[in-house]
Amino acid sequence: MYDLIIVGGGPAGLTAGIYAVRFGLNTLILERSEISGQIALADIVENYPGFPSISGLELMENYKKHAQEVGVETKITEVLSVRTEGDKKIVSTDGGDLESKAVIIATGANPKPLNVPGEKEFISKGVSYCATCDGPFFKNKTVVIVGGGNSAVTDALFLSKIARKVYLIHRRDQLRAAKVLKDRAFATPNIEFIFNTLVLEIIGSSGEIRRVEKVIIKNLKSGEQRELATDGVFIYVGIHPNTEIIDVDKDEEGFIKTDRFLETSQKGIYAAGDCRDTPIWQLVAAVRDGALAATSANAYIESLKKDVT
Ligand SMILES: Cc1cc2nc3c(=O)[nH]c(=O)nc-3n(C[C@H](O)[C@H](O)[C@H](O)COP(=O)(O)OP(=O)(O)OC[C@H]3O[C@@H](n4cnc5c(N)ncnc54)[C@H](O)[C@@H]3O)c2cc1C
Repeated sequence: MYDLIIVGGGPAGLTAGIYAVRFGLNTLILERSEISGQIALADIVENYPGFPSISGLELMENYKKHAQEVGVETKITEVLSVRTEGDKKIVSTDGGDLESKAVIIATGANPKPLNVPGEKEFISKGVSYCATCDGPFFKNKTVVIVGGGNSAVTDALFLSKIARKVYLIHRRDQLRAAKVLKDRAFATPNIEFIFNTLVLEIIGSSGEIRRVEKVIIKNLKSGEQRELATDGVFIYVGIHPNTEIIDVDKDEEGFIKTDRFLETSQKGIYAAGDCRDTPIWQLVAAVRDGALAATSANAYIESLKKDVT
């Protein structure tokens, strides 16, 4: 039996693994695709302390190397469910069941795509799901934000301080965001609102250096279609946490609820990173969570020993 199984090999899971091994825990990380997490998709990261500018891939290679050097065991397999049986945790995978004393869920969350032509093609080449990550690349440029909720409006305000012009495109006739955010956005001169409108396609250059150049939009009331020139497209149509594998308390969107030690509603099961109800989906928050969840799991495993004596 493992002391600790960590589900997810992104920044939260790898940090938890490094801490757990240093606590002397027999630890296994299970990852369904590649040990790296979604930051590997980022062209450049500029907000991770100690690295003024580093590619997402290189940063993840560093994490991976560090985890390997301290002796974290990893396995590529999909976790199907996690449950408690007495003092044991049963982690069911596509290769069979595994047992551990504690589990950390670090499965991340994925932005919901717009599902329009050009979106996938131009990710990190003008298409982004995170203004705090990629906004500074659009200094004095024009950007489009798609969405009408709190995230869309918060990031429109953030981008309005960097970009020359921000278009906020929403399919409804009014924003869903909180009043205080809406009031601020309406009072910001370089934010222009385009309501009742869908983005149909994202179009960019086709040369060696590919960049977004424009979007095709459609007014749902008039049916009119037109092109809008832009350097970037920030998409905020929702975020989906990968939390179906566990039956614990979650918020209405499926993010796992935890206490301040990151324990879920099942004792000995912790959640870290983007999959929990965190207000910030960023690397620094994920690695902080990984460290805290491993520390809490270690204290829980220690308490099991005391219960036996
Ligand atoms: C394009 C892009 C650019 C970004 N740029 C920045 C930036 O500049 N700065 C910044 O701070 N943040 C940035 N972010 C956000 C950052 O990547 C995330 O906040 C961070 O990766 C969250 O880490 P995590 O470990 O919680 O989740 P993830 O990185 O999502 O890792 C979760 C892992 O769990 C695995 N997994 C999920 N379900 C299962 C399962 N059932 N079984 C096994 N494995 C499973 C997934 O495959 C994944 O590898 C960016 C994100 C993207 C997409």
